[in-house]
Amino acid sequence: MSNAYFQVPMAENEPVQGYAPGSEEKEELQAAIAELKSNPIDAPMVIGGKEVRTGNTVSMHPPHDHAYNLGSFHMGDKSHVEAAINAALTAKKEWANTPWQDRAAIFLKAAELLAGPFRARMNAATMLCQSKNAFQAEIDASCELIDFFRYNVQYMTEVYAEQPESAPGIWNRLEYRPLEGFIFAITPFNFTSIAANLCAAPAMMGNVVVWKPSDTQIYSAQVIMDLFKAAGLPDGVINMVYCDGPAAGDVVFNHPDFAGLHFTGSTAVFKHLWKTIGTNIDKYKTYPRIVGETGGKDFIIAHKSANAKEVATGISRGAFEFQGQKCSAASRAYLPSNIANEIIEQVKTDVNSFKMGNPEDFSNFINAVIDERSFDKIAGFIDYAKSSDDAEIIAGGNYDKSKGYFIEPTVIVTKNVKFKTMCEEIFGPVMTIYIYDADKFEETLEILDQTSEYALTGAIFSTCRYAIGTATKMLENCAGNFYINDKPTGAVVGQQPFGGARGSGTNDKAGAAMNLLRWVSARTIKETFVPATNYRYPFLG
Ligand SMILES: NC(=O)c1ccc[n+]([C@@H]2O[C@H](COP(=O)([O-])OP(=O)(O)OC[C@H]3O[C@@H](n4cnc5c(N)ncnc54)[C@H](O)[C@@H]3O)[C@@H](O)[C@H]2O)c1
Ligand SMILES: N[C@@H](CCC=O)C(=O)O
Repeated sequence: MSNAYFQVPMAENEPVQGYAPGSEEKEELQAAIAELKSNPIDAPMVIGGKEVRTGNTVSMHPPHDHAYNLGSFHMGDKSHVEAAINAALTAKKEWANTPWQDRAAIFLKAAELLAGPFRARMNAATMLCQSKNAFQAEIDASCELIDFFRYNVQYMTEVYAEQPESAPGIWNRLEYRPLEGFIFAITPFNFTSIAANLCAAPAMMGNVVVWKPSDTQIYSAQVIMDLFKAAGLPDGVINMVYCDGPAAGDVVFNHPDFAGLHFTGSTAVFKHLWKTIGTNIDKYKTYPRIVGETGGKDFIIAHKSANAKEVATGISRGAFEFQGQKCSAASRAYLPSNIANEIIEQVKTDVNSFKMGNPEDFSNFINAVIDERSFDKIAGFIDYAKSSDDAEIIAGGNYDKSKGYFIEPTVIVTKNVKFKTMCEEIFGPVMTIYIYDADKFEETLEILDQTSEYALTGAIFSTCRYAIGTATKMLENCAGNFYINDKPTGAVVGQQPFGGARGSGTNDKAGAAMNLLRWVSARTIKETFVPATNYRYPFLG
């Protein structure tokens, strides 16, 4: 036990490495890819620190080369979810009583390991598993995750420092204990950092976790578990199971010790889980915390005063980086008639210059989408546009899954402001543009506000301060992350806390103190130094 107030190192964003030709980091990354490819893995679940293999194996393949075998994972069932809950509850007593500075040290160590010896392997696994190019892997699997660890440690101390006032003669205190029970983390395929953070944030606050990653992210999830172990996270604090989602849910959501859900994924799945928890509410010891970040239909609107080149670049990067598989990816744009053609011509030039292919070739800007299900769904949207009189495809529009799940970045121009692809989340490299009468800016903002169930990210491009002010006010419910003269993607931990409202989630802002607050239960303690010895009020005499 230490009698001191510790100050944690001031968090700073991890610098993004460039991977330029001939750079040391590029050579390390290529060596890590080669090393991973020469050693197909046999991925176990991790329950109570033990590797669990069932023999029921599922093979894993890079999305850009589905004939290539990366290894396989061992599929579990309900019994493994039960075992993971038991392991978590067993680990809980000691972990919940571990001093905060020891918990902080583990996650700060994880950050340093990832910035150093784990970096190339984590990026390489993310490139092979999720078909990210080197830059996209670097900003996700390394930088964003390092930032999550470092900033959350700092935010944790800020949460604990928040204390009430005390009147003379008494001392009021707030203590922030972990939730009573275990946390269930359900994570998406698209960000390695999000998967790790959904487990790490509650664990940092003293909770124990059962983690179910997406099947298509298991290859990089293995490296996350190795990182936690190397950082010294005790066995049982985070338990990773591979199990069919509904089967896992059936065990977890019927368990009396279920204390919280930390979810990122689609809106439909989250709503289903919320309903299940609501139905089972009488079964739990405590009201479960429900935190979910979900889908988006993210927009760019340009005002007639905007700079066309800036808007075009916002579209090209905002819509197509990582094949549009970011919850924040721009997928609808409202362009004013006076500069629409100029913007569209620039976007077409950009898109036609994109190189698409295997991320191991560092000159490829576009890679594959995650799996066949996703490929077919995105192709369905493109086919719908092809067959519609309301829409014209002006760039891309082709797709091919013979070797990998490749979809050309596709730009649709529609005459129907409520066209299907202006309203529904596609989660792929498809951008739909609507050209509005440049003098109907406010009317268009109103339509934009009413077009989608989501409110995740959005951007206004304008050189007119009044137009920026109008859009910022009129669109205040449309986006949890709003950008002025920038693409609506690429939020950085510590700089743009991330999360959306409406159908996009509970807006608890990943990588912020307000998210950490969801994983603690506060107890107020009042201590009176000299207790009263007489019940009478003064006026009673
Ligand atoms: N708002 C954000 O911060 C954010 C970030 C990343 C991704 N997303 C969203 O995630 C989605 C893409 O990710 P995805 O395809 O992995 O999402 P998904 O909803 O298909 O899957 C997410 C997770 O839920 C699990 N799951 C599915 N059905 C389940 C059930 N009935 N019970 C329990 N678990 C179940 C999946 O196996 C996976 O682990 C998009 O909608 C995207 O917008 C949002
Ligand atoms: N930090 C990311 C979150 C993306 C979610 O899929 C971004 O803003 O691009």
